[in-house]
Amino acid sequence: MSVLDGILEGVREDLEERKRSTSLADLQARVRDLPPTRDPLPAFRAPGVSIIAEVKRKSPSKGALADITDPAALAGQYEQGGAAAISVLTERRRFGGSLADLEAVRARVDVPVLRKDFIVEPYQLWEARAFGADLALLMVVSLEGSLLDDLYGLAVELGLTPLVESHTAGELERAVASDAQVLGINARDLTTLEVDRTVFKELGPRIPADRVRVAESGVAGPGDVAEYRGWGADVVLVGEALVRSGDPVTSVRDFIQAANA
Ligand SMILES: O=C(O)c1ccccc1NCC(=O)[C@H](O)[C@H](O)COP(=O)(O)O
Repeated sequence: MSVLDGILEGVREDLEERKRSTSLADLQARVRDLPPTRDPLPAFRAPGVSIIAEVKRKSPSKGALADITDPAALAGQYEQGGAAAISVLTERRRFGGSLADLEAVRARVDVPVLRKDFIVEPYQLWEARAFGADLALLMVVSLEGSLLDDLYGLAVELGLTPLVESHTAGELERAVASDAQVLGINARDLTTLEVDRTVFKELGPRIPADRVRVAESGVAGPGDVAEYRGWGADVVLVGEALVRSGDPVTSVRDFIQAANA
């Protein structure tokens, strides 16, 4: 079983449990009372590089990363540093996240918020919207057949901006065909956890120029953000380097400045 298969197994078990405690109708009622979502595209399409800064407590590749007791406070610091959006890992078992984190972050910041999770069912998109997400991650590797298009369609219907993520040329072909405006290339192979940033160098240019190109994973410092920018990234998503930095405001600022110098 690959790392990703193991994660998905746990995700599906947790999902069944949440479905037992909160019905789809409950989520839908909650969504009806919400204000519209925030549109990330103007910031993502602005000149220079944008940063999506991630709230990430732990990961399958690195174990414990940071003891984040107040995810909203961290997100506020990211925003202060100039992040264009905040990514919140909501998966519980391997990443230590939750929908409560998502809700708390959304209430604290004014920038759009991404639900970063392993979304495989419509119910999770309703959850994303109900708990405040403006964007939702759709990973091509785990969405076979028409599921990618079905979930993409529902996300758009709910006002969410899908971030459609690929790691291989074949996945990217499907992602581009989905009409998604925001396309991510993850440098991390989720089946082996190996990170190779040059995957973006190779695949990034295959993303049509009118779409937003997001480089994900593997940033250790400002130089890596600058390199992604040089390879054509409009947006860079950073997790570990920010949660470990000790000074998130300055780190986000440095990342933006280095890439836009
Ligand atoms: O981070 C992991 O180890 C991981 C393992 C398996 C599936 C997903 C994983 N991470 C999710 C992400 O894509 C990253 O959190 C995100 O791109 C930021 O990466 P980084 O800056 O390298 O922390």
